[in-house]
Amino acid sequence: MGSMVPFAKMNGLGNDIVVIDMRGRSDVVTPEAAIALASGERTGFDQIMAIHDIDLDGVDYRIDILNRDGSHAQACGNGTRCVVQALASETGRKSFTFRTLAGIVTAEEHEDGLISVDMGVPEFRWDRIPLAEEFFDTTRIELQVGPIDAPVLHSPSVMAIGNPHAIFWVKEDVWSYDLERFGPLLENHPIFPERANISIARVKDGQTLDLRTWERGVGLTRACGSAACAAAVCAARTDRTGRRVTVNVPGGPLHIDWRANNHVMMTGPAEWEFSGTVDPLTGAWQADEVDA
Ligand SMILES: N[C@H](CCC[C@H](N)C(=O)O)C(=O)O
Repeated sequence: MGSMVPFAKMNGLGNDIVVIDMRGRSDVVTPEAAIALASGERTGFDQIMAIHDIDLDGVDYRIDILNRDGSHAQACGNGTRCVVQALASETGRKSFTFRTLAGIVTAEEHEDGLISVDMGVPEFRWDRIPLAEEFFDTTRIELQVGPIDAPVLHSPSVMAIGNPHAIFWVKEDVWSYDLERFGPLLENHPIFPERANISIARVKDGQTLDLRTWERGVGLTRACGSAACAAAVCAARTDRTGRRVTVNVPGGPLHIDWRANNHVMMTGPAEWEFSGTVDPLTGAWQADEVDA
């Protein structure tokens, strides 16, 4: 274990995040390391956010995002808030610009400790989400699970906000649907050539949604920031709500604002749990002494 780097176990509304500091190095966190860390009791995570140096004007860092299964994600809203909190406490700075696979992301910590992330602009075109078949109208596509004449979930709204998302609108309590059973089928459905994050959403009122998400490459999570953005945007796009909504995910509320300039702002908390060092090649790790 000659090559340890610092990490922090954090969470964003219960979305389990491991922030790994890869600055000053040219190697990467391997999928094998991710899978090993994911199976650990204290290091079990939904996403790894690996902070890398970048040589690009106006951009502070590149963030490499890995899911539990070692696959890469384009964006992670909750993880981005964790990265901002970690960097803000290190540097005293309040705002940061990152590059991810989804493009340039800016984020800012407020006086009250909450953090806003500009998640970019939504993508509704079928071939950009992507879907495997042409759908002109992505506000509701043909897709269902359950009995053919009485589907349990059907006609999701689909879009990408970096990541691909499908939002199934439901009438009953979001906890009354067996997302653990339907999630894997829908995540891997052939209509989604790059798989997709699968959510069920219930409109409470014109400013409030309840949401549960089965994340691509992860499974059920307590929060998914990009899914909250996708649900809010799709709700506004289909006149179910206004453009500023509170999205209640299992871990708590996220505030989403689909601004007039088409950018989606997500605001919520981040929480530090413990720190340690990890080998980015193998995932072997140890907690810092103070936590041991
Ligand atoms: N938890 C993340 C999203 C993870 C998406 C990832 N599961 C994928 O698209 O592969 C969030 O807060 O935005």
